[in-house]
Amino acid sequence: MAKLSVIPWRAPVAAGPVHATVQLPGSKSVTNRALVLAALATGPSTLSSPLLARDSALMVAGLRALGTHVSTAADDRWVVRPGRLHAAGHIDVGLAGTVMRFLPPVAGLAAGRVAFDGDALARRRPLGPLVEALRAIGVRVEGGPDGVLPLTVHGTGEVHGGEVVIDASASSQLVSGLLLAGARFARGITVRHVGPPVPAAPHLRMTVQMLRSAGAGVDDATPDVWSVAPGRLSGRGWQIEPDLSSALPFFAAALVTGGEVVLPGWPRSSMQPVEQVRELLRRMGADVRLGTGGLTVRGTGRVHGLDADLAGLSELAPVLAALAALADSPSTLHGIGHIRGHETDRLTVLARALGRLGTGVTELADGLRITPRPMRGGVVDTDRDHRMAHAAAVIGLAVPGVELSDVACTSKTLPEFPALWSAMTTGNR
Ligand SMILES: O=C(O)C1=C[C@@H](OP(=O)(O)O)[C@@H](O)[C@H](O)C1
Ligand SMILES: C=C(OP(=O)(O)O)C(=O)O
Repeated sequence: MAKLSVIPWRAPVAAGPVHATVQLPGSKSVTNRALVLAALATGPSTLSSPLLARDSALMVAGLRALGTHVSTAADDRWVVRPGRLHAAGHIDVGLAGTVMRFLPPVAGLAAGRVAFDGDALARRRPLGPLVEALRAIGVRVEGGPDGVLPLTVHGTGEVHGGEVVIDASASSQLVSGLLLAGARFARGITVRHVGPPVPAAPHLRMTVQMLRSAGAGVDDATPDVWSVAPGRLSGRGWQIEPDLSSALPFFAAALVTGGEVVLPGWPRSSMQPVEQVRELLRRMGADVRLGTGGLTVRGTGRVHGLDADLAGLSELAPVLAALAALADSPSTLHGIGHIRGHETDRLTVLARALGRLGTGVTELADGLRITPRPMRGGVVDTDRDHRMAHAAAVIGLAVPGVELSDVACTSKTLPEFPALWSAMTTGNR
């Protein structure tokens, strides 16, 4: 496992309203789905404007280990040539939920043995329902006794498939992983969820939409049941749209400072939950417009608190919590108990960090109640979580003396974060 560097960082304070156009890299979720679908297709595919970050690099390395040829020679256009799937050795999932949940089903389709492991923190992320589902459809999986990494998949080159019943309340990725590989299973796959609600519905819609774009027959008409028919997936060109979750801290900067941030290259029809994000930002006091120039967010410098169920938008919770701490009224963010199983226990780590900086915070079983109070500087322990780093940077715009224990963790999805953030705050764009 590669040793990851730690880089402490002092968050810049905004001297005035920020005015920035921010060119963001491709969506992690779209890039990693496109890579998996391309590897399982019958012909070559291209990815235009893919994400260049740790999570996508790990997905590329994992697919190569399974026999796929991926050329990343040109940063803005990757070429994927599917090969006969065969497994050899080890796949490092890092801390990437998409890699740890999307690749074990693909490994079942590869002849041979492959061991999966990742960062120490990845060993705490839920995987058990996926392991049980794979076993139920005939894949031999060793390990994962407590429902976590490490584990070994013994693929035979084919997977029987069929119907599985799982509790996917811990992560939507448990369902997405099975569906993405499902068209290649002899009987396809039907996933039936039983349990508390599955989070991140927009990510499940993205999975279904991208499978259909690759030619798969998908039935998602019944709530909590998804079926993918057995069949061939086509190679195709994937245009990767900018990452909405990486955009959020920049949009938050417009709100906090009363400035304007433009994200160019935003498609009219997006696979990410733009409408829901627009609505949340509007409730917090922003003006959000989608036009030919891109997605533009304007703020007044006043942020309003809100009561919001974030189950569908859970990866946005850290930055929204930071905004809530700077708001003019209290907030309750709920529906996000499962983010305790994200890169870190985000509810506990957020409560601890915001509390240390002076905010009134109550940790709920499924969220946070935040009562804004005057804040002071201090060190925020990011606990290796990229979105904790984003959240601390947002607070640092308004509160002098905020230091991040580590900013290198942003390389998971946005290695350019420190440079883009500094350029935004100094007006060097
Ligand atoms: O499928 C995906 O690309 C993702 C699904 C969500 O996971 P959970 O359902 O585990 O929250 C989201 O939080 C994650 O950042 C990306
Ligand atoms: C939860 C996240 O990531 P992952 O894809 O590793 O689950 C995230 O990016 O906020």
